[in-house]
Amino acid sequence: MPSLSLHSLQPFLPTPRAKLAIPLRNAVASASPTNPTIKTQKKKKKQDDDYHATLKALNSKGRFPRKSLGQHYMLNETINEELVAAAGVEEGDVVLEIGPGTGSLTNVLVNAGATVLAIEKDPYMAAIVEERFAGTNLVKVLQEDFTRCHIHAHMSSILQDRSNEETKFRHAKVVANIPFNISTDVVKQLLPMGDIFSEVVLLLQDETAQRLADPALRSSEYRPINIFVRFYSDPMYKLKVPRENFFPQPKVDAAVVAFRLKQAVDYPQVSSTKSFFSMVNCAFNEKRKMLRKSLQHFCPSTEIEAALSEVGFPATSRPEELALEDFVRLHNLIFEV
Ligand SMILES: C[S@@+](CC[C@H](N)C(=O)[O-])C[C@H]1O[C@@H](n2cnc3c(N)ncnc32)[C@H](O)[C@@H]1O
Repeated sequence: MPSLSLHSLQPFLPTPRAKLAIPLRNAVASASPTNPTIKTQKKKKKQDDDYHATLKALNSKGRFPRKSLGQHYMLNETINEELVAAAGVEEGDVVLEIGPGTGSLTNVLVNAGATVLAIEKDPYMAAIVEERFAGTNLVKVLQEDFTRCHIHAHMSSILQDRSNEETKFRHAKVVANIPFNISTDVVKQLLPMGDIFSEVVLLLQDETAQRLADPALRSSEYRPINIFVRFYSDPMYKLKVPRENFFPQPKVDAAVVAFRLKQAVDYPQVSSTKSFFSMVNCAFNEKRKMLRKSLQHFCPSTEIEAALSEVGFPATSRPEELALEDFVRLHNLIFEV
């Protein structure tokens, strides 16, 4: 395979002083009032290092980024720092990273004092990141497909070992720049894990991020996944990340979303989450249909109309008109909780 030279890549790459739409908060914050220039220069140097480190790591193995694995590498350390800050990572935290790539985000996590479990599907990238952190016992790399691995079991055993050492159980966090094509899988798998994770911070496609964090009722974007996200977490859109910050450049912008996971006691009260989500999915199956029709195989339409009226909705309501709380009440009336 031909090698990927820095020179050959140069025309496709943004300049190291990446075109940020977000303010360089960290650079400004770290500048000292007495000598702001030196600190800012230091930060710029760090950014350049990260930019070159990413390219050097790819080049060293003659690797071309693989589209099928969503390999768009982060070139801007400030954004990695924003991800880590959004999760409030601090000394002693255990962090799950999905898709470490060359390890640029991993490095920021380790610098923040975290122990990292990194799951990487691409064996070449897993080797690169393993090699990069070989000198520390703070990073464990598993070469696996995240969508197929038993993450709850892996994390529980790590957390159990640690809570033996420390007296108090501390939740782990997730911080990751994930491939866009597994976003829904990742969200569905992680958000119900409030027993082991407190924060899930993801770099997602901007459109997905907006849809998950700020869904508008009565819009075509409003779907069962929005009910799911609100059931298990409090999501927050943090910042937009323009496409120029990645190599290779994707066709779309990205954004950071922080999901604060709820504990089981804080989930909306439903008799069975299985029947709740099956009702929600059924309601959206044929979105244009009125609920009294789409939910008919759960109970007669007259009962659905009566339940809707009790929740404060007309008999002709459609699923996109109901928020999470409304679906919960409707479910509990239909299933007589
Ligand atoms: C968008 S890149 C991010 C790389 C790195 N974190 C960064 O910020 O530069 C996504 C990474 O996820 C890896 N990946 C793709 N699909 C995966 C999967 N199903 N499970 C685990 N890792 C995966 C890719 O090989 C790639 O390294």
